[in-house]
Amino acid sequence: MTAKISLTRYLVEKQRVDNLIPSDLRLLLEVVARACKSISHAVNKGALGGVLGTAHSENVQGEVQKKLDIIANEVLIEANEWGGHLAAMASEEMEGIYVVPNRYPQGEYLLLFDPLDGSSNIEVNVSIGTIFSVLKKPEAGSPGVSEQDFLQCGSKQVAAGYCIYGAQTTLVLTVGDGVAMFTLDREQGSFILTEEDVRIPDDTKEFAINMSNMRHWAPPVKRYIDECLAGKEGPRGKDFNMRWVASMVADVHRILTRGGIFLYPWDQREPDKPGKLRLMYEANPMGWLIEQAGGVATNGRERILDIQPARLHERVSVILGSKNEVERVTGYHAT
Ligand SMILES: O=P(O)(O)OC[C@H]1O[C@](O)(COP(=O)(O)O)[C@@H](O)[C@@H]1O
Ligand SMILES: [Mg+2]
Ligand SMILES: [Mg+2]
Repeated sequence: MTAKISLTRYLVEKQRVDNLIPSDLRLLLEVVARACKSISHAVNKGALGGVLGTAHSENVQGEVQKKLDIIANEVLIEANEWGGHLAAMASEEMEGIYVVPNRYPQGEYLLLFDPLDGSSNIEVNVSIGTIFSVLKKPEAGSPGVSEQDFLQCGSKQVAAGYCIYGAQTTLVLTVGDGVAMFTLDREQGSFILTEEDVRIPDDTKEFAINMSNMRHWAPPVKRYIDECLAGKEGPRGKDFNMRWVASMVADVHRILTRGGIFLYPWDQREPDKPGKLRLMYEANPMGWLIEQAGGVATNGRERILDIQPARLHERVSVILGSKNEVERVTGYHAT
């Protein structure tokens, strides 16, 4: 039974008792959590708050923005820009980096986020979320900050997590010593630790992939899914179940809760595009959480966290979840 302690106390213990995080990282994470709480309230209001529907604009990736994409982005920026912990931020919804204005104190951290993941699920009242990743500015103490400073491998992350706005609002976090989950207690207005040392089973009978793209997949992915679909009578000798929420946060949350494998692979429709998901603010934070819970995350060829990004909005093929299944598909890519 996990002790019912608040996120604030959990982070203070990580700082003072375990000596794992410095105080400015602790404070930064508290601000991110506060912003997520505020996004959660906006999501909950739904049609009553006038937050549903399209914003009639496009982001840098040419995707139509929803009102909530923009609201969540603004909430995260406004909450974080004046705290003194950050040098700059980057977001799915902004083309370039957002440098903390010099009227505010400057910090040493870089915050990246997908402010609203699963945008296509907003109006249909299905779980959505916010994904975040924290890096350290490479040359601490040096003046200024550039986009180049953000281009670090996922293995350099100092904190990562997501907040899922579903039946419950749950914040899931790692600072490199396992994964913890905090459920928002709306009466108290605080996140309470409800799960510690989250572990993903090595084996699973549940896969998550958008099956409508099947005819476009590369042979290793097609082989893996064909074998799962063949069930008991096939080479795997067991029946598989399938889930696809179309919100990465929700699919990853299920995998952290009960195991499974998630794939958003490269496909041949746009051969030059490595995948759909974004490396720096979707795959890296989720990949680290999965690894911290005992799972594996690859792009089919290499560990996601080892990929050296060349661009802020770089895309990547993603295979993550239960160790033995991810290793199996990754192995199929090598043959
Ligand atoms: O609609 P598709 O192609 O199945 O894509 C679903 C995927 O797209 C995403 O929604 C992309 O995230 P955004 O909503 O932040 O653009 C992932 O969360 C999800 O896994
Ligand atoms: Mg997303
Ligand atoms: Mg998004």
